[in-house]
Amino acid sequence: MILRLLTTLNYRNLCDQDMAFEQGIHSISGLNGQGKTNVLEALYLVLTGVVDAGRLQQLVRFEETEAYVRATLERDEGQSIAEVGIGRGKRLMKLDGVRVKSAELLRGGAVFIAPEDSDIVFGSPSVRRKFLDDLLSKISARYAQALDLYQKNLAQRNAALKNDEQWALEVFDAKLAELGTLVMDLRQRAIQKIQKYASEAHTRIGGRGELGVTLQETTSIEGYARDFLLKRSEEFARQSTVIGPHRDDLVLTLRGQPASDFASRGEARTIALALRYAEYELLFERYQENPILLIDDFSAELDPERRTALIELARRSPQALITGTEPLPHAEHHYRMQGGRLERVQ
Ligand SMILES: Nc1ncnc2c1ncn2[C@@H]1O[C@H](COP(=O)(O)OP(=O)(O)OP(=O)(O)O)[C@@H](O)[C@H]1O
Repeated sequence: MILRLLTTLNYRNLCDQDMAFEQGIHSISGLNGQGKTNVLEALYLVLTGVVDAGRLQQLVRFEETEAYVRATLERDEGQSIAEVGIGRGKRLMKLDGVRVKSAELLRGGAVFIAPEDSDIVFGSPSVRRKFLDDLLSKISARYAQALDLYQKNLAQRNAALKNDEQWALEVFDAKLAELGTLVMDLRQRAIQKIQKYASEAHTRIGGRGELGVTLQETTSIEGYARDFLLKRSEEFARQSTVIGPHRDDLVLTLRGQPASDFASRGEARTIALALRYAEYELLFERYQENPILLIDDFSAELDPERRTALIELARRSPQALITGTEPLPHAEHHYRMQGGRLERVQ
């Protein structure tokens, strides 16, 4: 998939404009606060529909009420147009003129890489679970549905624990164990591929030492029902469900040690890049279409050796948009962002 044209209206600080792109690596450079991230974010939104619901209205330019983004894409089967309209905290998505729900979007359309990805390494288990859940929800509608139902059932079970409704637990236990088992099973299958792709990419970006990616689970598929019974009194005391995929962690190790405790900032960024590359490969495997690669603030925390390796890896994708305060050497196309206007540099 290749992005040919990106059009925005009233989107954050971006000037209303048509931005043309080609194959290859695009360098988008500019001073701080000019709108570089906003371009990548607008494209990611129109392709994948992914945005925190609470942040939607922030995307509309100050003093306006509605915003609009359109991407004109070249795909194997011909031209495709993805559109998103935002207003009153809601969004309306269209693909080739037809209104679509988020499950029908180009979920494998783009991979977004940002310096904040280091939070996957240093942040709480919930950040790592989010990485895993977002990725698996993109590649499996079954996973997205099971996770959604699991979370709804979990909230009901926690309410029953809080209200001391012992009688309700048996119903919730069975349902939660069934959904939790499905989520765990799909995670276990995906983790092997993530480990393989991430450790390969880690070596290629110049990461030193073996990267380990495993799941730390609070129960097992076989022992789920038994563990619910064993934890009964603890759960009533805490008034919440203490076992299940909502408490599991994605454990990252570097040279056999927990990366969250021992990795340097640069090493953490390299690990996060490797995980994003695993995401890229899994999306490609699932949709048989190359995602567009969006790399924000390219040079953050990377030494020159790793930057060169990252560029080499970016060439895996037919199209990459990469931002930074300085122009990126070796990029095929150069753009400058100033005051929300993107201009091509010859
Ligand atoms: N809804 C909005 N309306 C108008 N301007 C906005 C809106 N939301 C954010 N902005 C502004 O957009 C500007 C550009 O932000 P962006 O994050 O894209 O900059 P950047 O070029 O990536 O900068 P940096 O190099 O610092 O990361 C910021 O000054 C921000 O205040």
